[in-house]
Amino acid sequence: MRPREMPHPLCCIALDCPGLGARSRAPDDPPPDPGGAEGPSSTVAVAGVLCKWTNIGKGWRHRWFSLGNGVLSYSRIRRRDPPPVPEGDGVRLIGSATAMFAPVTAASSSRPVSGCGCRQPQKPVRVVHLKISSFRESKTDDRRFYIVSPTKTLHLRTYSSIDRVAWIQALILATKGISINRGVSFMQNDVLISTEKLRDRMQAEGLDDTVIKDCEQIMRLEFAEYHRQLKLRYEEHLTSIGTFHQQLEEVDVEDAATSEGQLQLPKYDYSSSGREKFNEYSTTESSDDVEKQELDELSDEEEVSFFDTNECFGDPIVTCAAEVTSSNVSNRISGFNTNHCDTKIVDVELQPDYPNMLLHIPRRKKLPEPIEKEKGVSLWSMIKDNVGKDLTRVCLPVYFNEPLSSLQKCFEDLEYSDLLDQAYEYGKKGNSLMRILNVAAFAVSGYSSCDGRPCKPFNPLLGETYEADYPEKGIRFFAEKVSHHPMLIACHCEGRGWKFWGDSNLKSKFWGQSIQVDPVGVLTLEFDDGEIFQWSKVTTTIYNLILGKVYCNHHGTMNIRGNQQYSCKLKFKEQSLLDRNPRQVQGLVEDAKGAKVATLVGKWDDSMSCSFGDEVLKSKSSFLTENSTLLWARNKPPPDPTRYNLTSFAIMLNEITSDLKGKLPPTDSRLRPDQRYLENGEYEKANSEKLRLERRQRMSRKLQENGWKPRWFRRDSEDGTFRYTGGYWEAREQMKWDDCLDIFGEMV
Ligand SMILES: CC(C)CCC[C@@H](C)[C@H]1CC[C@H]2[C@@H]3CC=C4C[C@@H](O)CC[C@]4(C)[C@H]3CC[C@]12C
Repeated sequence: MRPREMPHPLCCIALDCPGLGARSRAPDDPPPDPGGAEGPSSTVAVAGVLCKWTNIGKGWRHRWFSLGNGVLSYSRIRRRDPPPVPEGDGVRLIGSATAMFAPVTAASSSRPVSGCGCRQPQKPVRVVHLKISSFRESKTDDRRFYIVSPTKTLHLRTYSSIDRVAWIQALILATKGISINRGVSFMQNDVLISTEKLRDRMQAEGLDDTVIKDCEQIMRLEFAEYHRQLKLRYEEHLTSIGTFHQQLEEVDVEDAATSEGQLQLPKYDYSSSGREKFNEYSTTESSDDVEKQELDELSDEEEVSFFDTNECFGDPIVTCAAEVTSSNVSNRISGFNTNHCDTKIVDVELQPDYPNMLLHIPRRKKLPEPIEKEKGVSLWSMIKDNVGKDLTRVCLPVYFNEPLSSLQKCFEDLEYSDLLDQAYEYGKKGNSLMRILNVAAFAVSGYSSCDGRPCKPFNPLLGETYEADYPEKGIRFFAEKVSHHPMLIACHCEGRGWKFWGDSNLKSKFWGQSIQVDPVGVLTLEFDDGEIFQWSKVTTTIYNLILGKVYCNHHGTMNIRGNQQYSCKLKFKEQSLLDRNPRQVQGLVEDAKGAKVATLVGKWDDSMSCSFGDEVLKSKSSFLTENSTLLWARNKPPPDPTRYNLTSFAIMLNEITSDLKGKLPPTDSRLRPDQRYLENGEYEKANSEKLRLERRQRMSRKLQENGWKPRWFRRDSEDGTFRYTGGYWEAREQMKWDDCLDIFGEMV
């Protein structure tokens, strides 16, 4: 399927939905198990007739339901056609009424039918993916129950209360089957161990048969215990990362509690408590409320969208955004934590003597107190009605934003710019190895600010700019949104002895519950002595996007290519369920001949260390040794954490400091009204301004088509990247902004 360009409302991301319709595999889905962990025979296969509420006009109607492979499908019943029965060795038919319709001779309650082949399902067959559904019994009618999927609630009735129990059990089993079978085949109880070799050996020793049997039994018990432990770990892990089912419950509760106008900030559960259940099944108070409220709404004609979220976001896309830089100098060294007490700190005498270091601009340490009471809204409640539709048309309210634009977020990558200052100094003193190691640590450090940030940055308007002048860090950063379709941000930063620039285009794939972002574009770092390093960012996956606590992980290989002696390969580990050491980054520095000269190890949200010489050969590169050298450690979190979980550095970025007042161009992100309102906690105003600016933004494509050109960047004719054309800081000196459009003002 060819990617379609489309802006993504969740940020400036365009979505590339791979292979939808063909039910392509999500990245967090395990690969298909050829051995059949998900094959028909490994899942519960159940079928039968149930009454389904259609609408007031038609009331309850018989439908043929079949359950297999974690999917419940149903279709109308025509007596002349036999109903579809799931494929499998043993299909269990539930319900006395089933006998009237079933293709087999007698189908008494819960009677197994063996060897049923799968007939062509009748059309239309609707499908409910149980992994994203929950089940409830009616409290007032012992034959009724509900299947609540993200798109609809199915109201069902069995012929007897016993049948209801059978159906609910089957549904729960099917759901658990999915959770446990998916990709982790060792979780199945059919794992066998053979004691044959042990027995042969003991027999060869002439041991007594009872002793042999005892030994075999001991071995089996030990293995069972091992298996149990493994399963526990796996479940713990699932528990901690949260599952759809638990989250659905949370959302249901939230939905019930959130009536219009009573909005609250998105609630992300930061604790792992209460996540023990894999699927939810309840007889809550709300069940019958749901019933009353929804019975009237449901109509068979309407029920067109029983999709898994994976399938909902139709066409693939491409989008863009950019990334880069930032600063914050001092507590790098003081901020390392006790995990690293064995490690040495790189010598820090290398502080160059810059006059600007004495310049001190007072910067804020916290965000302003919100004017209005915090508001909140569950993302799910915003988009649930749009599942199955084009999510890109859904405009999210401001509650899901943090008060920073993507341009400002780019600057966050430069929080640890002092690593580049050190790299410069090392190189100047002839230590090229320490130079590349510091560059590598810098490339990783930029990711640390993503940790625990649940909100999306504002998508800048075409022509929006952001400047950051940090004389105390010796850096000046500037960024501009240079294209809207595709979304592109270009940036340029100058520091003590180095320049850093790049543009980036985010290619995204939406998988329903997660988004995978692949930044396309090259970042370049050039030292004043001519040494150049280039790299590209790795893939970022944002999980629990729709339900639960949003978090990201970065994975893939980053190649830092140098034009001189060394180059470095950094591997950002893929997240896996049983991983005890997530977020790990491992690296290797090679010289021009390919010899390994140093290794790096650490975590993108914490610190990076390196080892040299013998240590490189000794260590398996994933462990710190006593001779490791600490290169970078993340700064401490702010004393007053913000609602958006911003770092101390990020807190400063949207401030209009005294030296900036009246000097900024009308395009600067700090002047964007909705973002300012959000920062001040004026949510209603923020929302209406956001809507106004989004309307305005829709004209950008036209603007671009009509030959709009970025003001401060031009595409390099050689490599196609956007390069700063210069002149911004000079214009700022004179406050010469005549040719800058009033992009945040009213349209004329
Ligand atoms: C509102 C809810 C639903 C979604 C919140 C999504 C947030 C967490 C997402 C939206 C856009 C994302 C950013 C998009 C692009 C990049 C560039 C990449 O190189 C590092 C990660 C980074 C910086 C992402 C971090 C996570 C991010 C900020």
